[in-house]
Amino acid sequence: MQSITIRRPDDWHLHLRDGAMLEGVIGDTSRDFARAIVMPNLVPPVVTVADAEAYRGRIMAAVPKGDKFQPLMTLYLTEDTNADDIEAGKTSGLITAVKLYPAGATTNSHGGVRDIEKAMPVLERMARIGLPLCVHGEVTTPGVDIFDREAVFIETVLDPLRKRLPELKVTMEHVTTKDGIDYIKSAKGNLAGSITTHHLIINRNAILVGGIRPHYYCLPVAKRENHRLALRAAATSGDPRFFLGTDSAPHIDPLKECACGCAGIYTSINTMSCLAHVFEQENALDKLEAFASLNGPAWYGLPLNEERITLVKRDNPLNFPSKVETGAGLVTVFDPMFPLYWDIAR
Ligand SMILES: NC(=O)N[C@@H](CC(=O)O)C(=O)O
Ligand SMILES: [Zn+2]
Ligand SMILES: [Zn+2]
Repeated sequence: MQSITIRRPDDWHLHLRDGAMLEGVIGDTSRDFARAIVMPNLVPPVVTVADAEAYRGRIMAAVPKGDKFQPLMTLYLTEDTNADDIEAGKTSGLITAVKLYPAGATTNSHGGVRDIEKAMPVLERMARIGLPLCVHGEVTTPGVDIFDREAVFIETVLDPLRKRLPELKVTMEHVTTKDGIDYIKSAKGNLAGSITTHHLIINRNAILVGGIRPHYYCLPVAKRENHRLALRAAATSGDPRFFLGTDSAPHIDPLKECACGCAGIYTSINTMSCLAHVFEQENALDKLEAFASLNGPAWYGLPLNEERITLVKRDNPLNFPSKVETGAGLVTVFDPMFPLYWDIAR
């Protein structure tokens, strides 16, 4: 029987939502992950340290009894964010990162940043105090093709920003292109990237071939096959600049299966099984721990988890539910389109 024991993993990019949805999904993360960077794109967004403190309380209250889970809180950067407030959040240990959503780029991002100039004083403060900036790296310019949004963001927003503020620590979240991977590799320090489970598995055909498949639609949208291969090579390389951020983003089925469906794929429940499968396919099971459990804490300057988990390859495929029930409604689970055999021994 094949098995592998690794330090307990963390998820460096996660959407937990709020209320009944939070209560319905939190257990799928806290079962398998010790910590997660929790995205602030609620309605209304988490913009102040007080908001983050209250949200953290609601998350902790929803964690199933017996699970040990630590949410790492983020703030949603706006053009009005107060530099003293975020500094206080970092000093108290509550805030792990600040999140930049270009306005209109993704779910609940209309309150994001339109003019990066307006955010410069806060970004300068972050560079000074060593608070990382997490970015949804896509431009929203109407003339730019949606498949090119990430590459154009790197060229027109991220690279100029990093040249202006070389001390600012930036996480390029959910990297989806070879351009993103190459940019991170070529950068001299202060830049790392998270990679999702689903972008290692699907290319854009999953969304469009044989009919339109809303449960494979997320942002940044999956790209061509050569990009998926670049992501797989980076994730399985052991390079410390790449780590797991599932971007598990639950939306109830009626909001996915409609004329204008929401972006987001729900992977919390089967991520570790999917990843073990991918890493085995790439002959890189020995690099899974680096990707899921070592590189992220090293980048964020946090201790490694001491607990271990063991993944076991079963003889028969696992039975993950195709949907999870939440008090908010049904949420479809990511279907990797291959059977999953790797199971977390409990
Ligand atoms: N990834 C997604 O497709 N959706 C995320 C937002 C995001 O991470 O961009 C969501 O909040 O639903
Ligand atoms: Zn995003
Ligand atoms: Zn996200």
